[in-house]
Amino acid sequence: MVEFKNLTVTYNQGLENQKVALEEVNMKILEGQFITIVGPNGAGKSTLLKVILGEVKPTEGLYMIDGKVMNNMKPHKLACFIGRVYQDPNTGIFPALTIAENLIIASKKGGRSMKFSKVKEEAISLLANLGLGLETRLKTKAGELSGGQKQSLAMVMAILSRPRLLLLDEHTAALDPVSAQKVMELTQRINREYDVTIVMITHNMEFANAYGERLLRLIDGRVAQDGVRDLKTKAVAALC
Ligand SMILES: Nc1ncnc2c1ncn2[C@@H]1O[C@H](COP(=O)(O)OP(=O)(O)OP(=O)(O)O)[C@@H](O)[C@H]1O
Repeated sequence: MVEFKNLTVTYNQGLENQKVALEEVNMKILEGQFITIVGPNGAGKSTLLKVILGEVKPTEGLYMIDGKVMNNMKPHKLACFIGRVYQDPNTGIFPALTIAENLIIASKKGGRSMKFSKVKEEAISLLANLGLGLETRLKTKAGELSGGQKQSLAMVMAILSRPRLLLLDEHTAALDPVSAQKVMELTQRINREYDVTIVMITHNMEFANAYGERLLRLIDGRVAQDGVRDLKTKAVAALC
């Protein structure tokens, strides 16, 4: 689906404060994969997600989707097939609106124009199936939910528009350990049961070792490890 060929991103190119954030990254994100990205601060993890979102343009190399070059594609054109959830539980939701209103807004993303009754039906069945207990609280203001519930709602909102790709940038980092664990279980279910391809950045090595079928380690903008996981032994076998 997504492919990078010799992708290099240099911020402030030609200036004194020039910084190479990604250097000759080659990888393919396959349909349905759950990829975990790890690496120290400044390794280039968020930059990689920003390239996928079209927010940062490659300086060299290619960013492709389904074989088509996306190097200069505008973010709003890419947004229709990408969902995202970030670290702060308040950025993925509209806290002043009810859960129902949040879901309606989310369902319109990607140009979908569903009727209110249809949105409600689909969202309720999605929420009920995920077992979060939010389906009975549709009139509750999203801002009144706990951090873990807000992130869970943000994830449901992100998949309601049926994105092909879900980008998660440290989406459990602001949560307590119990909520973080629940959100990780939800993440796995979304990948497996709703067949959404997931790219997740985490600094939590426990989660990095337990979740995702592929582990990508970035160091200084380069791919230091790219391996597929044996789901039984959790061992990661090198792809490159
Ligand atoms: N807009 C920018 N302008 C200049 N340099 C930037 C910009 N954004 C990121 N950088 C630099 O690029 C490098 C990679 O940053 P990036 O945010 O991608 O790393 P990261 O792996 O996500 O780090 P962290 O784990 O701390 O979030 C860092 O050295 C950072 O300072």
